[in-house]
Amino acid sequence: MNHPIDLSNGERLARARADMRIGVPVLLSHEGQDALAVAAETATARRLQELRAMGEVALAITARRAETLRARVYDGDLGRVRVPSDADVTWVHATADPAEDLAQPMKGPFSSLRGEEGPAPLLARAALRLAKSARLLPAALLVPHTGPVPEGLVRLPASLALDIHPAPLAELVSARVPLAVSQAGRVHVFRSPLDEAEHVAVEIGSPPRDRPVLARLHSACFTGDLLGSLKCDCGPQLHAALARMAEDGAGVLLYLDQEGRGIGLANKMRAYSLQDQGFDTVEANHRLGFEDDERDFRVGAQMLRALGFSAVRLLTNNPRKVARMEEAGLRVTERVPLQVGLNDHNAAYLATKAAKSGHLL
Ligand SMILES: Nc1nc2c(ncn2[C@@H]2O[C@H](COP(=O)(O)OP(=O)(O)OP(=O)(O)O)[C@@H](O)[C@H]2O)c(=O)[nH]1
Ligand SMILES: [Zn+2]
Repeated sequence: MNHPIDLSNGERLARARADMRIGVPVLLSHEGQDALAVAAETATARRLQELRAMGEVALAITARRAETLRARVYDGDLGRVRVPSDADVTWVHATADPAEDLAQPMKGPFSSLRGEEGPAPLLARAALRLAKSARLLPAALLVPHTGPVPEGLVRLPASLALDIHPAPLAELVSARVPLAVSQAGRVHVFRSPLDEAEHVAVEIGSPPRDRPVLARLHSACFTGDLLGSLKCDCGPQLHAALARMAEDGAGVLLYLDQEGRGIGLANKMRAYSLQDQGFDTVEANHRLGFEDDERDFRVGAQMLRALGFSAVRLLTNNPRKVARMEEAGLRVTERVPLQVGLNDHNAAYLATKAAKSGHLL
């Protein structure tokens, strides 16, 4: 007998994200129409050939990317260009990735798909959202699909990809870790079964759970935190926050797996390469097809609550973090400024954050 295993919506979404990441097609569906979607970045020559055998392949990109490429846009924030029959996978990668514009300037002219009736634009938009949530460039190959679900592939309603919530987190393990700033350190690791991210809470001392805790939500910055990069202020902020908690005798620092404001290290480096061409931190994110800030701070609120806290004194210059905590039901009794690490290399970056992202100076 055949006993089917029924995947939940969350499991389907997690599968789809993982498949995108490794270049396996995802079958997206909406109102009876299906399309196979493959992230442009992880597409291979063989995969492109397989898709071509099924029909006309389109490359979905953001309208902003389309504008740079001088390709017509008929679907608002979304551009869909035909993949020419003689284009190889290098064309796909170079069309998707603005960081390669200088190296490969001639890719056009482009022929865009018109804003046809029906679900095609919505399927394309869902594919871009899925690619983003897999921390890939928002660009995807799509080909219409009819008939049964190809063996081994996951079929996902497009609406699920268009409305992604942070997966529920649980504490996995904690252990004592004496730190240079305080011997009373404890590291808690959080994970979700539906996500590859691992978030960490560093607890200093024994903060009482019934009082507002001195807390910091620190988004991972490999370059700043580990390498001492001068392009941002992350490293000095990380160390100053821990020192401040040690001084106060108690606190909790959440080290969130949200590299590059949620776009991942590879995309952050793509943004840096655009910054080397003269774009600021916000413009660079936009040109890649991302919002200025792709982080979901509900992750931090979940962790604080799981640790037993309901009120915080938040170490930050970012008013959005305060607002997001309050929206998530945590009381922010005080915003504690954290201004450290200004240097010649990051002065413009910090000024842009103040001007465009509302950071307080
Ligand atoms: N995409 C992108 N991410 C960056 C850039 N520079 C730093 N980051 C990331 O930004 C995050 C840190 O966020 P910040 O905006 O510096 O500070 P904040 O956390 O919003 O606010 P504070 O609490 O005041 O520090 C980390 O994940 C860094 O990796 C950049 O130029 N582009
Ligand atoms: Zn940084």
